Amino acid sequence: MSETVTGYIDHVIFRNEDNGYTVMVLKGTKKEEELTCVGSFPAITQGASIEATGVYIHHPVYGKQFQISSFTEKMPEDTYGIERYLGSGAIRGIGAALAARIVRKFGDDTLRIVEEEPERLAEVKGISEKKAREIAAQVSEKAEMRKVMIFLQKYGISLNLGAKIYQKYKESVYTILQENPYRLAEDISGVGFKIADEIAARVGIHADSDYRIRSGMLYTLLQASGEGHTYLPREQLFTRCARLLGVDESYMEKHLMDMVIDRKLVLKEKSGETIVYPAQYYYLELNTARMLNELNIVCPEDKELVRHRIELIEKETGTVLDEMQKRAITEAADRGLFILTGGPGTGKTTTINAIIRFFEGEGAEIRLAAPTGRAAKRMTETTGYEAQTIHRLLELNGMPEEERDGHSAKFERNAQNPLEADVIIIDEMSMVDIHLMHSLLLAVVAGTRLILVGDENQLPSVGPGNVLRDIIRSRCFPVVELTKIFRQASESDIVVNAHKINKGEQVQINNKSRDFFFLKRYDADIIIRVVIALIQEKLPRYVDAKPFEIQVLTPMRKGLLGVERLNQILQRYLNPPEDGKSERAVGDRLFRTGDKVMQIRNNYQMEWEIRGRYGVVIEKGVGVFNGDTGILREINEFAETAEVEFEDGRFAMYSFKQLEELELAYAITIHKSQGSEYPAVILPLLSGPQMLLNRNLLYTAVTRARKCVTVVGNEETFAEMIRNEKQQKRYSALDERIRELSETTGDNNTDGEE
Ligand SMILES: Nc1ncnc2c1ncn2[C@@H]1O[C@H](COP(=O)(O)OP(=O)(O)OP(=O)(O)O)[C@@H](O)[C@H]1O
Repeated sequence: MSETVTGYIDHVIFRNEDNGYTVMVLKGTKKEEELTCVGSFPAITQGASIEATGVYIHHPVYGKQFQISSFTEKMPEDTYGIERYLGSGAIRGIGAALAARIVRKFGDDTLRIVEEEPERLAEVKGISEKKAREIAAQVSEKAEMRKVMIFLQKYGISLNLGAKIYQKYKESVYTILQENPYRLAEDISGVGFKIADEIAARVGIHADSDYRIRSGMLYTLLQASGEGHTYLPREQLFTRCARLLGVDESYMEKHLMDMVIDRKLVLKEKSGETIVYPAQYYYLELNTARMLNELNIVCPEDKELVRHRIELIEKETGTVLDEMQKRAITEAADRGLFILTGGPGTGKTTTINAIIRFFEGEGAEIRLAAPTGRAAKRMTETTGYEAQTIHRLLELNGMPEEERDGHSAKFERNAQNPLEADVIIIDEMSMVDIHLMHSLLLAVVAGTRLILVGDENQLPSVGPGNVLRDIIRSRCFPVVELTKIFRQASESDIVVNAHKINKGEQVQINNKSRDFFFLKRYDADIIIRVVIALIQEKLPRYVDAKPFEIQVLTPMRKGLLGVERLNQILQRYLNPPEDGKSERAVGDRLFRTGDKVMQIRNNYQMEWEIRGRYGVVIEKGVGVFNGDTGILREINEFAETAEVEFEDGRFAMYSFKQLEELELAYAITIHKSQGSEYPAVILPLLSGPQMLLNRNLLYTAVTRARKCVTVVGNEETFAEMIRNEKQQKRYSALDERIRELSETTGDNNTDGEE
């Protein structure tokens, strides 16, 4: 049963600044001398009087405690309270002694004096007039803030958010909330259209108000960017926005033009239809196009010399390079910007290695990078050359979100401080979204060669844009596409079948293969049983890997064979409860020590460290990214933290609140598997929404496996996926922006077809 207690905060025993989790001692409550309280609070002031609601709980070690669910701060009512409040350290320049002197002088009248006649504080010894004014200003700001918070609480705004809102607007918060609460959605991270709209409804703003429609349009576009689009066709924007707001589409047109004039939106034509960009994405695409154009210079090398050097490389490596591979090296040598593409087993890695050798021979400084930790690790292994994530290449700093403009992370490497390298090679380009591409290009100056490598048939990036495909489709830059499957690769059914799938050809299922198996099963629970047996018994031996290295991939999140259910069941079998393993529930998920987990959003501030022997920290940094996987090593109930060791050896500490950013990873969606490779992949396939059972997804899933693919399920579903060419349309127009610019600059670089 929930109870209310009042008292003042005597002292804080423990506080985690990340999540606000606090253990503190409350005094002056009616029933108790001292009451230990726990809970998560955005801000607390030692000495403050509070009225708290919560429940009494019994902690096995610490005994009786009061678990606070909410509290309000109250102005102190008696002289003790006032003295404690002033002397708590909450007001700069006043310590306990000075507080006592003030209260001795003014008694019960102290707070009134501070508020109404602050100059009189100077009557107290040790307070100058200036200091008196400062004290008054601080006290009144705190009182004002309290008033605002109480006001905001009426609209269901949490203390945490309330504090942010107050910091931003101060007293003008009342006017803003009453006139245009949608400003909050633009100005304050953590407030989205939905919250603003709720406030607006409570304040009584009309459904067809100008602000609401404009904010709704921006929100619709923002949501679209969450789905990967950089723009929406006008009609679609109107339909979606009308649905969101519950108003007629006819309201939109006028606002559209106003917002174009206000530079919030940009209109362009594409294939005869009007498309609408949020301004930010238009400029991201435009600037990306411009910077790509700037890099696209010709720096011809002596043809004979290049030919000679390629021969040398062939001799040294004992490989006879194919014509297209040689052409790739020549183009890479001759051009400031070069793109290499091709499916699995077509010799991309072999070509990258030859390109590296070529430039090494010139004494060039070469940097390699890929969009994810896993991809970078693989690049390091296949090239024997240190590769890093693009984020690390660009030297990500941990600047908090609020201080960053838009979505892009802040990097130490940028236009003012570009990368000092002669050649930069980026692998797995299909995963690079428009934000990251833009940041990368900012840090590359003309004269540095940029080589982009990837398979355009992979799923596009999780983030907005379709960068690699658009760059290739613009036909403005030199591209070499490798299509031949080499002998060794052609012995692998994974490679051969992947190419078949990509072309829409059916794959023979006869289990004569050594690396591509199909187990026909037609019941979800039987399929799961087979999957578990494969992970626990068969596959680890077959591919020489640990059970955790074997990855289950599925197209969907929901359903009998969706990620969520699979994870619950796989966790039970692969990491069952045991003495000594702690657990923590987060929403409807349960984490247990030893679980395989994955980070599901980019967190640019999350700190990590790499430890050497005896746990000595040898490297520190920030940033944990969508798709990073690891093992949950420890759950600390008292500190409310959980430690994860990522695959590349980084350790990161999550507060319990941040556990929302983690998911179990025994099974993951195919989308999340992009750019990763696993020794063995298991694909349970039974049925699901058409949209998710398509060729593109199957292709990505199959190409994730290094040694073995096992499909468990219905062969008809598998065949249907190969037939289903319909993939979700992605609205991006970087190709148009590139073409537009190269036309205006009269740059007639073609796509390398000489
Ligand atoms: N010119 C060549 N002559 C003979 N074999 C080659 C040649 N180029 C590549 N190969 C072989 O073909 C196989 C696939 O090549 P590579 O690993 O470079 O392709 P890839 O496109 O990077 O493949 P994936 O994307 O699957 O990693 C390798 O076994 C490689 O040794």
